[in-house]
Amino acid sequence: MTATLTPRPDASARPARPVRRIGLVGWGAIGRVVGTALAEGHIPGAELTCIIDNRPLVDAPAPQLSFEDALTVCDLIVEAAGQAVVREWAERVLNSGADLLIASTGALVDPELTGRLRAAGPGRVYFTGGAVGGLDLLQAVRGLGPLTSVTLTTTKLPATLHQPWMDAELTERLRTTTEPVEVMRGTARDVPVKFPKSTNVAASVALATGDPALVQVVVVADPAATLTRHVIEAAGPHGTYRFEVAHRPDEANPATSQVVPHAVLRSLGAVVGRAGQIL
Ligand SMILES: NC(=O)C1=CN([C@@H]2O[C@H](COP(=O)(O)OP(=O)(O)OC[C@H]3O[C@@H](n4cnc5c(N)ncnc54)[C@H](O)[C@@H]3O)[C@@H](O)[C@H]2O)C=CC1
Ligand SMILES: O=C([O-])CC(=O)C(=O)O
Repeated sequence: MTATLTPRPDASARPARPVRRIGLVGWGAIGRVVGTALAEGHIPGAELTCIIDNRPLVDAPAPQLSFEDALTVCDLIVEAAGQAVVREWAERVLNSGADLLIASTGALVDPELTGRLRAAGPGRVYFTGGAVGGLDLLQAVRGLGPLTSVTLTTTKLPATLHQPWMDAELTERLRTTTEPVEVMRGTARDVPVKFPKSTNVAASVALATGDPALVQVVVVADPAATLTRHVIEAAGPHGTYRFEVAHRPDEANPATSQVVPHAVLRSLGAVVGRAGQIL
C-alpha cells in the first residue's frame, strides 16, 4: 500500500518558537536561584518578566507585580511560594491561558482541587520533580499497570519539621532529641498537609505513581541529618524500584534542599522546549 502523506513543511517556513514570558511567584530559597538564572539568560526561550511575592522586594532583577497584573503579561507562571498559592491561584492562572509550573505539589493531594485543575484551561499545568529523582521512570511504569506498593522515607533536621499543630511534648522532643525520631507515618494524602513546606515530595511521588492513598510516607527527624534524605521504594508485577537521594539543605531555608531550584530550572527548560533534555 502506498501512503499519501503531506511532506513536512520546510524548517525555514515553520514559525520560530516564541520566547516564553515568565512570572515567578516566590522570591525565597528557590525563587532567588531560579529568577537569577532566568535573568542571566541561562534558559534560552524563557525570559523573566516579573516577580510576585507578598513581601516588598529590593534589588530583584525584574519588576514586582501583583498576581492579577502578572496574568495580563505572562504566559508561564512558575510557583515557588507555597501550597496556599497553588490553592488560591492555580485555577485562575490556567483559566487566564497561562501555563503553570508547580513546585508546591503538596496542594495537589486535595482531590477537589486536582479535579478543578484538570478541568481548567486553556493553560497547561506541570509539576517539577523537585528534590527527588526517578519520578519519570515511576510514571513510565504506570504504562505497564498499577504498582502494588510505594514507600517514601524522608529524613530531615528536626527544626525543619517542627509544625504549629505539634503538642508540647513532641515539640520538646524535636528540640532535644539526640536520636532519629519518627514524627509521622501516613499516606501521601495526609502527610503533605501536615508538613506543607517540607514534604511536597510525597505528593510528587503520588502524582507520578497515580494514587496518593497507595504511597506510604514516613517522616523522620534526625539531628545528625546534615543531608536531607529521601528514599523511594516501589514494587509492582513488572519490577522493583529504589531511588535514594541525600541533599545539602539550603543555608537560609534548610527545609528546602539546595538542588530544588535547579530541578525547577530543568523542568522549565523542558516546558519551553529546550533541546538536549532528558524527558
Ligand atoms: N517539590 C519539591 O521538591 C519542593 C517544593 N517546595 C515548595 O516550594 C515552596 C517554596 O520553597 P522556598 O523557596 O524554599 O521557600 P521560602 O520560604 O524560602 O520562599 C517562599 C517565598 O514565597 C513568598 N510567598 C509566600 N506566600 C506567598 C503568597 N501567598 N504570595 C506571594 N508570595 C508568597 C515568601 O514571601 C517567600 O519570598 C515551599 O513552601 C514548598 O511548598 C520546597 C522544597 C522542595
Ligand atoms: O527540599 C526537599 O528536600 C523537600 C522538601 O522540602 C519538600 O518536599 O517540600
